[in-house]
Amino acid sequence: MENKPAVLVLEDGTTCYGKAFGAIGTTGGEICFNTGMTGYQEVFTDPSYFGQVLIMNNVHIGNYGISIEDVESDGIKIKGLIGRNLEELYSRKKAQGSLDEYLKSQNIVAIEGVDTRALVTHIRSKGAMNCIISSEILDAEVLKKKLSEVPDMSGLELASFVSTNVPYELGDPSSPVRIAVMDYGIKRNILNCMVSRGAYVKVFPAKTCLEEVKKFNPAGYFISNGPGDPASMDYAVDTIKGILKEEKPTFGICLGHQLLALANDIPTFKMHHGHRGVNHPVKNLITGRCEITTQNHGFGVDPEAVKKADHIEITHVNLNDQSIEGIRVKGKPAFSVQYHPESTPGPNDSRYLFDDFINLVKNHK
Ligand SMILES: NC(=O)CC[C@H](N)C(=O)O
Repeated sequence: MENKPAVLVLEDGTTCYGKAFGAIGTTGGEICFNTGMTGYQEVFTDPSYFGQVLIMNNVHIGNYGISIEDVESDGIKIKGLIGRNLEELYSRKKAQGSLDEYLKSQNIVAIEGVDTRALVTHIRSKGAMNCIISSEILDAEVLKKKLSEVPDMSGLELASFVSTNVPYELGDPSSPVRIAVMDYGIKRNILNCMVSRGAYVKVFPAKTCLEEVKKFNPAGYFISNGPGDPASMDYAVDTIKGILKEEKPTFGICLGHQLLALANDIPTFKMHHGHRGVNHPVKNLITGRCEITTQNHGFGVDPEAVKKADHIEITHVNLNDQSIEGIRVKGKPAFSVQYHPESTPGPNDSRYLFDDFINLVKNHK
């Protein structure tokens, strides 16, 4: 069956024509790209991508189908998908369906047959911008008008849209390693990484007040990853300032890292085009070892402000661009990383951070 035509229009007017894939419709968001060769389902269901239209750099996407085990949340979180060859045919024993059916069932619009190498090169030189995809409106001029209604990622609060509505608990209730998780869009494997190390976790909606969280009697706090601009999340920064006063082990990942920085008066900034992939080299400055990491972020922690801050120690740096990848708050048991040690998808080099966190909670007096 020949797919219907589809159009992609970027904020700077760049227009690409391709074929419709997934749901028929129109969708817009910030365009970004992921360089990972595998793990597309984990990426599509990562709540940190909420509000973004994703280009998968790898040419073949969909070729191993979809499995219910490979999700990082309750469904697809990307706003739209752009690919070179999005495959309807798949082969993998445990697959339950095709990428096309999966996107259709969740009403996600995609376009394929696009020259993704040219598009990624364009974004790498021009920087992050919004885009719109449509398989129902093929007039680029009409789409340009609709594109102006897509909100700018800078200043956008999105975490409360993907956070849990009700608290829930996981793990063994008799465990003394009680972790309160602030859910700003958490990936499931982060929770698995804590529970499989013996933690009992309680996951709280993003806007839960600290007094409520403290009723759980946590031995440690976790600040999750999530979508949007961290600088728009005053409510979370206030909560984290309160958490830091508790002097209990605290660990933040990605958005959680940015929020920990903000709670320590270190500003964040919008990056030129972000880091998204599974092969970013990071140096651990404490051990001197290099880790190959999974990344997904479009904002970062201001390197100059961190370097000047007497109360913050830099623990990890990115070996590609020297950006700040990890910090520790001096005199407090609080640390965070910009990358994703739960690594779904990705290499497992950084899982030791969960061991460090759980040990910190166990040994904290
Ligand atoms: N993975 C994340 O937590 C992303 C954090 C933030 N939304 C960013 O894009 O930088």
